Amino acid sequence: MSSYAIEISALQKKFGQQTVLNGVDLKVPEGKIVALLGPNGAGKTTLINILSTLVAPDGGSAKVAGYDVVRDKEKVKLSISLTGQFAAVDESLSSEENLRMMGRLSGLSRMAARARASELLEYFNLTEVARKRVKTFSGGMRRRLDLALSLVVRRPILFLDEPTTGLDTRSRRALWDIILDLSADGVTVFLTTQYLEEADQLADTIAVISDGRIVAHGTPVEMKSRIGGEVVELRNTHDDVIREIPTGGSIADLKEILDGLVQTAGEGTRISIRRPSLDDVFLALTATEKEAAL
Ligand SMILES: Nc1ncnc2c1ncn2[C@@H]1O[C@H](COP(=O)(O)OP(=O)(O)OP(=O)(O)O)[C@@H](O)[C@H]1O
Repeated sequence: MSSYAIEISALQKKFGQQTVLNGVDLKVPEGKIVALLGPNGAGKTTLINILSTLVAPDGGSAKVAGYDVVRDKEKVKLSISLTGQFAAVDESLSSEENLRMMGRLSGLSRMAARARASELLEYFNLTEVARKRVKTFSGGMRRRLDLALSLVVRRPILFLDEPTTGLDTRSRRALWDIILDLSADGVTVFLTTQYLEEADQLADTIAVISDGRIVAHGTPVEMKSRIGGEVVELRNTHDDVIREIPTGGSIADLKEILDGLVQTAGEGTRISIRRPSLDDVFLALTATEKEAAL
């Protein structure tokens, strides 16, 4: 038995003429949280759909919980939870009823289903509206219920596609805590996110997808150190950042930048020097694609 929960090798996917995945390689150890980052349309959802057997790849291979996503589809499905995809919400029922029903359908006893439902309602701050029909829910409440439904039964691997998009700060933090608890219990979490801060806080490793490939994979600290040096930040008189210049970090590098700025920087421009952030790494790694699009 391999110690990787997810093993992706040379994975390919085309939609018509468009190559979306062009040789994706990635390994995720059991019990770890990996965050997949990439520009819009980079293929994040397509990759999750392939790993969860909803979409067939055109080439390469992917194993989830040791099972091949093409040959052992059913075994893969029994090893994973997926947000909002397998969970069909009945709008005419309350969130509590939906959660209990999901528990019963997944093989929990009546009592266990009830206990799990109230635990999840509490987790996602839905207890007060537990008896209201889902039809009347706001977008954020609906999203929290979708997430709760995907967690009724604990499976070894959890896929979350942009789980915190549209959540308020409190719900986002609550979900982070849940994800960290699950990971501490040995659940492997594969999530996509648009929020670099989320990846930084939560993920053991971050994978960046660009031009159909994984262009970098490492811990948040490793990713930040890839960019090396420091960033020179220029602010105008309103304290808005007007330019960020990556440097190698040496005195000679800084002198060269400052010499250039003496000529060009506007009146009142202030400078500071900071460590690179995940944003800088992301922008540097995906720059070619962005520039090509301009
Ligand atoms: N079923 C499909 N048929 C045709 N094209 C598709 C299909 N699914 C996805 N695509 C295309 O594949 C590309 C990647 O889409 P995908 O949704 O995987 O990207 P993403 O990284 O999740 O993007 P976002 O961050 O915007 O959600 C897009 O150009 C999309 O239009």
